[in-house]
Amino acid sequence: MKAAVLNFPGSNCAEDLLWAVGPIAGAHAEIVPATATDLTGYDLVLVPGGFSYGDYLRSGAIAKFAPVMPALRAFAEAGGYVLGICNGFQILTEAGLLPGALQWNRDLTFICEPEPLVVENATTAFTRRYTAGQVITLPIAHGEGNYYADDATLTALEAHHQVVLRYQHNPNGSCRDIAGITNEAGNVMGMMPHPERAVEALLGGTDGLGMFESLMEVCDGAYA
Ligand SMILES: NC(=O)CC[C@H](N)C(=O)O
Repeated sequence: MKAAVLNFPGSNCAEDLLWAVGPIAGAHAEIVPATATDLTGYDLVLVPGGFSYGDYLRSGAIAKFAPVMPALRAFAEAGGYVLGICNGFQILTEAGLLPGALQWNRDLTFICEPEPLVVENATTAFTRRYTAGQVITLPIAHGEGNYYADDATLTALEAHHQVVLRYQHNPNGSCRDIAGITNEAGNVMGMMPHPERAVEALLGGTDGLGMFESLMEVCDGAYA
C-alpha cells in the first residue's frame, strides 16, 4: 500500500500519522504538502489532525481551498481510500466529501481524553480488522468535534450503514453519538478520535492499529 499523508499549514499530526501507517503498519508512506496538485499512484490519502490555517473562520473552512483539494476530490471520486482524522474530518466535511459538519463541542471546551467507542460497522475498508459491536478506546483531542447533520441526512447515514464509530459516552454533543462516518460509496471516512495515537503500547494502547491494518489488508491482500 502506498499512502500519502497530507500536510497543511497548521497540521500537527502528520508525523504521527506517517509513523503509524509507515513503520508501524508497514505501508510505503510519505508526507505530501497541501501545495501538491497530483495524487495519482497512491492507494490511500490520509488527512491529518491539527489546526489547518489556524482554524480561522471554522476548522477546515480555509483548507478546503488549498491547492491539493481538487486532486483529493478526483482521487476520492475515482474510488481511492481517504481517511480524515480530527481536523482531517473537519476538512472533508467542509469540502463536501462527507456529509454534515463539526460544530463547537457542547460545553464549548477543548476535550482531550481517551474515549471508548463502539465499532458499528466492521465491514468497511477502514474497520474490517474489528468486529461489530467491539468497544475500542482511542484518544480524542478537539474543540470542534460536535457532529451535526439534519434529520434526513442522519436517517440516510444510518440506512446505508455509514455510521462506523459511535461514542459510548457522548463527550461533545454529537448527533446520535457519531464519532466517525463514511461516504455512501464507503471509500472516504472521517473520524474525530485519533487512531494514530493508539498504535503502540508505549502510547497507552493499540486499539487504533486495526484501522491501518484494515487498509493494508484491503490494498495489499492478506495482512500477516
Ligand atoms: N487534533 C485536532 O485535529 C483537533 C483540532 C481541531 N481543529 C479542533 O477542533 O480543535
